[in-house]
Amino acid sequence: MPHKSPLRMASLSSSLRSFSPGRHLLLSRASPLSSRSPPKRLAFSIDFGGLSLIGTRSRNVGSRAKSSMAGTATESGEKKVEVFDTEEDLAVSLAKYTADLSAKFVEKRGAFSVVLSGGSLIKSLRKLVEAPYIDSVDWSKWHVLWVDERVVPKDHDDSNYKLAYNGFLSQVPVLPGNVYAINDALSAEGAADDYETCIKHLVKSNIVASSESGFPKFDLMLLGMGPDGHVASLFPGHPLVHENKKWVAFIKESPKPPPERITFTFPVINASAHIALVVAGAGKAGAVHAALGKSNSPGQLPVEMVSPEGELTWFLDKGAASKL
Ligand SMILES: O=C(O)[C@H](O)[C@@H](O)[C@H](O)[C@H](O)COP(=O)(O)O
Repeated sequence: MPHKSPLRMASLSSSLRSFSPGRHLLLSRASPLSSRSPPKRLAFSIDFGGLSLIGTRSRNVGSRAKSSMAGTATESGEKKVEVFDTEEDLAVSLAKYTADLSAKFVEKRGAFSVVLSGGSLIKSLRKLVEAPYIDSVDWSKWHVLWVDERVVPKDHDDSNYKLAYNGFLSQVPVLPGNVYAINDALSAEGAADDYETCIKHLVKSNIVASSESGFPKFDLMLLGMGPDGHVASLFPGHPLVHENKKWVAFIKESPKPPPERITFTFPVINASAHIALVVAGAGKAGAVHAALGKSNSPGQLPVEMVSPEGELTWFLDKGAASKL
């Protein structure tokens, strides 16, 4: 047992209370997904300087996005942008991407550390609970954390834990003891410190890898993005975007309700081996354009600071990519 703090036990008991092992079996039998054709993408694929764009839209759009994105490629890792005709296609591809990384890390290090966001991301993970992944993924090796969490009880409608539990975790055989929720009995400050301690235990026991910079190196971070370009609970113009020592910080005046949250900091986000930035809907096209297109004022949005040591893959639907 890597971590026996009240945090881990709280998450364990709360997960056990509502964990229903029969449910995922039912889903795996009912699913027609195994015979489904692959998502419509790869109509074109362009690589240059470590940055590639893969999409279903016209070659013109691809080329335009390609050239305007040249300035955003980082030295630190590979960056890819995938554009899907529909959010359904995006979800199919995201499931395969996640399952492939799970297999790779389980083989490589016997564990797969996955970090979730709240919001619409959870819905985009829905294909993972169906065939073939419900049976082919080694769920027992998954270790699940949150990039940010609202400081509310776990059964509150604002809880990212509750959202992920209902929409994803309750339908896959992840071990309840490998789901690391925040301690909701603490203040925002206390919960952030406690979560950081939890992660330190996971690094010490090699469940989470460590980067050369000394920050935890999660295998996969699944990030959503708000229409204002925020990621995790790192909001435009907030000083927390510059936090470079803490692993987990707290915020008490989040512009997006509820106000009290804990959040991973950018050094932790950017130490990741893989980041998927999952963005759907035309309402986010402006922020996507600011991050990937030609921006008059680059570097203003938190999402522009996502630059992992490893690979960054954008999963966009047509609406989100409409301004590229
Ligand atoms: O707790 C949160 O608020 C989320 O973790 C947050 O960071 C989310 O990922 C974005 O706000 C996007 O949310 P949507 O995808 O719902 O727009």
